[in-house]
Amino acid sequence: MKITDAYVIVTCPARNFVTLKIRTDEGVYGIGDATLNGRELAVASYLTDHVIPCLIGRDPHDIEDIWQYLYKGAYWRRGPVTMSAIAAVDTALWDIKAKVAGLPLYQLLGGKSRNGVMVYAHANGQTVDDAMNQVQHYVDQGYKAIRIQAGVPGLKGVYGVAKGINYEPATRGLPAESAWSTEAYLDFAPTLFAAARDRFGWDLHLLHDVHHRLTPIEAARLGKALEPYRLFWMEDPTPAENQESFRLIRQHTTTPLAVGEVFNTIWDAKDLIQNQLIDYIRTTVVHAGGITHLRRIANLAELYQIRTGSHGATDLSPVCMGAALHFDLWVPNFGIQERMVHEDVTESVFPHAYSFDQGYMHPGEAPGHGVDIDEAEAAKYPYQPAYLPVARLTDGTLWNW
Ligand SMILES: O=C(O)[C@@H](O)[C@@H](O)[C@H](O)[C@H](O)CO
Ligand SMILES: [Mg+2]
Repeated sequence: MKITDAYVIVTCPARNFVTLKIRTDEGVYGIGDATLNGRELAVASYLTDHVIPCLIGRDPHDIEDIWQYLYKGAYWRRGPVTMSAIAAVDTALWDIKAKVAGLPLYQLLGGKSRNGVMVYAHANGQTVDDAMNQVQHYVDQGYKAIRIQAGVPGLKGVYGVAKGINYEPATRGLPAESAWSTEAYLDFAPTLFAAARDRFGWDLHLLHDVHHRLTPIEAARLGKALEPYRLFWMEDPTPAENQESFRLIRQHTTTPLAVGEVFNTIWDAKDLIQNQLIDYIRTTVVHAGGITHLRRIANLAELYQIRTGSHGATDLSPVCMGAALHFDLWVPNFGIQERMVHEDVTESVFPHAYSFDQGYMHPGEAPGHGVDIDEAEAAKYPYQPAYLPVARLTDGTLWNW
């Protein structure tokens, strides 16, 4: 079997997505997500100009060799652009291999380890009441786990609070700027979860995303303050380039820690995992080198009783969600899967086999990862420049968003 051609499809239904399609001499094709929010065209170019020429003529079944070739052969290793490009190739090749075998991808990984994939929804609101009403909305849909984010009194436009129905952090044009006050946030956040436990009781898993905005000791303080509300996890409490900094959080609180959606290789998480400084690893298919590398990360995490909790925001395409659900159904140390519902227009571009029922998802039984791209639909939505926001402290200091 030979790769005959491959090309990148950039489309913007509701938001930008980058998709790689690899075609073979036996008529079977595979697709992979290559979307990197705010840097989409960098990955599209990396694929088109530097990767695709190296793929033509190769056997698509040689997934590991192609992965090693693209990782080591680049010389300049790691990084979100490189690893998203490699991820897209890897995902497309696993799609091809499973289609040729006539099996859903999870069967090739080792079969199912559970009946369904527990997912968590995003509830948010400008006020506590607005957020609680959204929690109720998702409880009514049968979710067992819900992330809660809310506006911080005195601040405008903080992370995680949607302007419309669905939260989309990237805005058209150049990056928006939002103000941040750690003091206001630390005083407010525990009240949000006190309200949630008061209204919804204790059977519901509650999650929260700090989104990199605290220093380690501030994160330790928040972790302690949230302990009475028994969170499923506190996510991205502090920027994780310095993995050692999590030791300072760990020694002060039993609130479970989740990190890794911005990680792109095992090296970003190795020390966190080996020192058990986290409880969930958030790496996902599209940004961490695809199924092949994500499996390595999960296998290392399993040795230290750390579970997966893959990123699944709507700026990851349905192709990533489909592949992730196959991974989630198989991976022995599964924790939870993030699920934000894509807009209907996005779903029209990416028909898929996966489904949701009462808080759980299933990838479906279609051969491959079960997601396709309707290229005619995709062509209706040309790329629209959009960027993630930046945050500044109230004195103007550029801060972590
Ligand atoms: O946990 C999450 O879903 C967030 O961290 C994301 O919304 C993140 O801000 C976006 O994926 C960035 O593009
Ligand atoms: Mg996050």
